[in-house]
Amino acid sequence: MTRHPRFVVFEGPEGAGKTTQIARLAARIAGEALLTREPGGTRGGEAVRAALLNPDAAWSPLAEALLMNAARDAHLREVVMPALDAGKTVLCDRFADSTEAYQGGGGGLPTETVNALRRWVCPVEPGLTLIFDLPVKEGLARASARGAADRFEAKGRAYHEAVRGRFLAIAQRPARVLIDARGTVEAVESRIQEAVSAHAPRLLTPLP
Ligand SMILES: Nc1ncnc2c1ncn2[C@@H]1O[C@H](COP(=O)(O)OP(=O)(O)O)[C@@H](O)[C@H]1O
Ligand SMILES: Cc1cn([C@H]2C[C@H](O)[C@@H](COP(=O)(O)OP(=O)(O)O)O2)c(=O)[nH]c1=O
Repeated sequence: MTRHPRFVVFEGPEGAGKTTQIARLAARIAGEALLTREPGGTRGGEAVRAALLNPDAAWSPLAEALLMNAARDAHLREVVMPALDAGKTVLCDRFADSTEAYQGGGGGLPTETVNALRRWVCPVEPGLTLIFDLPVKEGLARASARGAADRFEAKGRAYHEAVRGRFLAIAQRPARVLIDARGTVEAVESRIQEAVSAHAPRLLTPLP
């Protein structure tokens, strides 16, 4: 397993502010930054994303993990690895920790299955993963203010508590930093800048 120092991932539950904050961090990155997301980031991956989020579909946790990883394989080969090879910093909204938290923690898929898929699909791992945390109720309220619930947002409170619990456990591992996602956009932004300055200072444009 190889961690790439210019591969930075934002993780955490729905409505935590990942999409808002990834754009703000991009403005502080030295050199060229590529913003991308999972599931998605390629034509095929976006088609898989639409199938996965469709509230009328009934995918099992195993089928979800297979589809997430099919999209991830395309994303890594078509987008992430070429960008890293070209010297860019890649900022990715969700990655393989989401599969462990949702399909493993929320869906009950065995950890061996989640890990085996990860090993098969990911030749590169993020150098830094920022894991956002906030109470489930707050995250779902923020997400629902955005519009109609997708298939994951519509899952029950217990599912989302299990997802949060698994993210908190993952945040203890190497190359992860837990970010308190409560408070204003500016407060969360300054926590992220602190974390990136501490763990990956070379990615940032020096302050004047
Ligand atoms: N710190 C914050 N406080 C309140 N609302 C926020 C905050 N950050 C983001 N939001 C809002 O909450 C919603 C979800 O944010 P978003 O960045 O899309 O989260 P995510 O990508 O984690 O689902 C959006 O409507 C966004 O404007
Ligand atoms: C990448 C990934 C996402 N997901 C789920 C989490 C989200 O509910 C959904 C789509 O992600 P996204 O739209 O990024 O979520 P958010 O509401 O936080 O902006 O896909 C998984 O279940 N497993 C995975 O491996």
